[in-house]
Amino acid sequence: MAAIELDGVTKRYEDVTAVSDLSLTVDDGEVFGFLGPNGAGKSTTINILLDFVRATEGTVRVLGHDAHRESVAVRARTGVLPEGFDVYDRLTGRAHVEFAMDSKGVEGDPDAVLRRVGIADAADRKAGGYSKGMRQRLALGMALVGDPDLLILDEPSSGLDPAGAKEMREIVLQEAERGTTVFFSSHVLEQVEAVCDRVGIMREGELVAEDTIEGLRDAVGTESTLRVTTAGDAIPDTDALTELDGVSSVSTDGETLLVSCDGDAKTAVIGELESQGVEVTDFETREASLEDLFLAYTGRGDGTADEPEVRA
Ligand SMILES: Nc1ncnc2c1ncn2[C@@H]1O[C@H](COP(=O)(O)OP(=O)(O)OP(=O)(O)O)[C@@H](O)[C@H]1O
Repeated sequence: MAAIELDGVTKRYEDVTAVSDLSLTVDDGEVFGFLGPNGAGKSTTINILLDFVRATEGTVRVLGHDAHRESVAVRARTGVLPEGFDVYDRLTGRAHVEFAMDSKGVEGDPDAVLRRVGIADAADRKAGGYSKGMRQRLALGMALVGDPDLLILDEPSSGLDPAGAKEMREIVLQEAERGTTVFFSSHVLEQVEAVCDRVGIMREGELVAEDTIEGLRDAVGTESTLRVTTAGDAIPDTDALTELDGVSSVSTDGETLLVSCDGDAKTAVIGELESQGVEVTDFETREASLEDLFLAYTGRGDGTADEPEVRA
């Protein structure tokens, strides 16, 4: 069974289409990273899953239930860490977890939950005095109450220091071991890279990529960009360069040549230019990374990468 099934989901506000024709399936037990820059439509999608926002068009099923008509059944089996979670200043950490247990109608040891998220020492302190990271841990603890089948985490690492972000990833992995489906959003690829089976990348309301991290890596491949600065009158024969083994494309920009090629084709490229009598004054290479790919998809690259320059 799929834990989440979105089919042709669109959410329009008066003058903004927050989500546009989104179809996405997350399998049971999968850890799915939902990525995209600010305003891409991640929170809107999450709110649609939880029926806090109603889709303008499309169908949404969560844990086998219709997200709108059977939202109570969905929420009973779902743990949520909402974006911008606010604590009740005057309640202790333990009281927060007790509150979450009451609302879910489950029994349990609040201190065990607080231990799990690393704030057991602060159980008796008022949450108003908690740091941002402690609040985030508390929110995660509340989401874990009742051993949900689906965990929805909206930007779970925000406010966490590196150690906290690592613990968050460990908890996600432990939950996944238990068979929980985890759907979490982030605008930082590296936070989801370590834990996700698959990622979806949103941009301006549309899903622009959906793949495994492996698949994304394959799309990046071992390609790198070789930037060569030339001088003198000899005009490089770009066709001859393109024919070299491992070279996939060559473009020129004034005296600069941009060559996309395998890492090991660089020497051949420089050699070919020299044999053409082209003077090479400088060259540098840049390895493509997953982050480059993410930036290419989300259009936050160097300003020229509107569309990914990869064969996904
Ligand atoms: N209630 C609303 N009324 C009007 N426009 C809205 C509303 N909620 C969201 N939007 C718009 O929909 C778009 C998507 O917003 P959304 O909050 O889903 O993005 P996001 O990917 O979660 O961003 P962030 O990373 O900043 O949280 C934005 O342009 C936002 O301004």
